[in-house]
Amino acid sequence: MSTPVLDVRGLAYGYPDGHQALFGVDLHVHRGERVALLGPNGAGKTTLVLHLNGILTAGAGSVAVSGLPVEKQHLQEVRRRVGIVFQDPDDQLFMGTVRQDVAFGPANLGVRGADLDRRVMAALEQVGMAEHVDRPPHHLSFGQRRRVAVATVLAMEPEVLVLDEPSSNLDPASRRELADILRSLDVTVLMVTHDLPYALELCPRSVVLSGGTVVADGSTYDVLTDDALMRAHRLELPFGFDPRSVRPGLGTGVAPDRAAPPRTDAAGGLVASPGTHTNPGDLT
Ligand SMILES: Nc1ncnc2c1ncn2[C@@H]1O[C@H](COP(=O)(O)OP(=O)(O)OP(=O)(O)O)[C@@H](O)[C@H]1O
Repeated sequence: MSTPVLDVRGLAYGYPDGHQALFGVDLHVHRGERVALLGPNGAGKTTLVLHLNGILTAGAGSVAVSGLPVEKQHLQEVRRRVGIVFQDPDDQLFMGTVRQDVAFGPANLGVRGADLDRRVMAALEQVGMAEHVDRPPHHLSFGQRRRVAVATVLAMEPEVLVLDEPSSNLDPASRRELADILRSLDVTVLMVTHDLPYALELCPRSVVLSGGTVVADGSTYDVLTDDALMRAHRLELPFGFDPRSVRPGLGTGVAPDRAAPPRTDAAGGLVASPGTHTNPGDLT
């Protein structure tokens, strides 16, 4: 099998105050996958994400991006390969215009002139924000700022796009439009979310982190319909939302009635299931 874009092995991490947040996490994401990272508050999702581009460094275990170890001497290239879109777009937008914000990352990598302009406009077009290129980010709506934050990362031409709660604080139309944008991108996606319908809509595969360990890794449909798993790890679907009533096969890669039963670990959690390395969201 090809080298995973994200290859996390045995990752353990304790914060300086002694709090152990991750206990031997394994996560392998292949090119073109869209994977949701689910789990209750305090599960360790953010801690894991912060290891993917070296903001935190592994206490034990290893993290590699397309074969490149996430280590101090490789951080510039790792950060080009892994683009993180944080939950609050204002953490990523700090320049006078949208153009300057989107150009900031590639310019730091030495991209100049027409190539830089091309990257900026291509990234803004991907998120439907090209017409706002000369506006100050603080004049944009929250949903528009989130799209520009995605563009700042796309302009780096990353191999993997990591999104922290991409649907939070968006109105239903903006939420749907962002889903359409994310689905249209030709990039590997890891999405941290508490929005389980969004995970089902966008990500064929879900990994559940709980108490600093991976407790399930399988098709999103299988995860969300495993009532015992959901209860055990405080995952709740919105009132009235039934994944079984969603278009068959969406988020699974295979129609549910054709899917083999998911594999489970000793504690009964899903560990793998078929159809996890495809993007059946593209079926829509
Ligand atoms: N800077 C820190 N110092 C000490 N402990 C921390 C720090 N940041 C997070 N933690 C602890 O590490 C654990 C994992 O936190 P983390 O933020 O990774 O969880 P999460 O899954 O992202 O949660 P949420 O869904 O609430 O965002 C929690 O118990 C948290 O209290």
